[in-house]
Amino acid sequence: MKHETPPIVRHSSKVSKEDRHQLNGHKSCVLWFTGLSGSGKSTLASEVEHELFKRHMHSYVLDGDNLRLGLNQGLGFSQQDRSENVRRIGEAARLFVDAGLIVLVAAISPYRADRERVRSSFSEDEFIEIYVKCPLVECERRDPKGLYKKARAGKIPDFTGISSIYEAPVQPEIIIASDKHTPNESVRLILDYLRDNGCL
Ligand SMILES: Nc1ncnc2c1ncn2[C@@H]1O[C@H](COP(=O)(O)OS(=O)(=O)O)[C@@H](OP(=O)(O)O)[C@H]1O
Ligand SMILES: Nc1ncnc2c1ncn2[C@@H]1O[C@H](COP(=O)(O)OP(=O)(O)O)[C@@H](O)[C@H]1O
Repeated sequence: MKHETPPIVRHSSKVSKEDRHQLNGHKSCVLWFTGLSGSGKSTLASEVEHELFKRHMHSYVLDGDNLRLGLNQGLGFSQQDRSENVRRIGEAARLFVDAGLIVLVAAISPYRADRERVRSSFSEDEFIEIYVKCPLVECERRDPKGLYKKARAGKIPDFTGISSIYEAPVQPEIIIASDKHTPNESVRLILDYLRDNGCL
């Protein structure tokens, strides 16, 4: 017998996103950091979060590495798994934005189509793509977790930049050249963008 898809009806809340913005005193949005491993996504997301916290703003970092220990446990690094990983991170980010937070996502998210799919689930000014641009050679020199060394030795398959592709954003809202700016300068650039665009 063929089973029908169970009917799901969305419940509405008495508290709107706008109510939450008013309570918090700021809008919610997602800052989506994309870039190679070692480019500086986690470092910058964490520094920006700290600056927002000091300004009494409600924010939270969703880090690819950390989510793979829980929500995304069991997903690998094939194209299919990375797409599912990014889809779930996008869904989680959407919930947090709905809850009134400034969400900082730090995930390689190497495929343009996956990032665009996430973007399309937000309204236009809610999704801020930040391309943390850093040459592979510099990421490899930093190699903070020793992963490039292992990937070069053939111990990690499908490693981004080595044996798996990274598609750079075409029109990101912000580009951070992390080989040219110090982390402090990069944080300032991001905060300036948020201020100039009415998010702060
Ligand atoms: N094969 C391969 N390729 C790239 N990265 C790898 C791989 N295997 C493990 N790692 C570690 O996993 C982190 C990337 O996870 P993400 O969830 O951000 O990846 S993705 O968005 O699904 O592509 C990545 O974190 P970052 O270095 O912070 O980017 C690595 O620590
Ligand atoms: N200008 C810079 N901006 C960001 N990170 C930098 C910079 N210079 C050196 N680093 C170092 O590079 C490493 C980046 O690692 P991480 O933030 O984990 O990157 P990702 O999350 O993209 O893998 C950190 O050890 C950081 O201290």
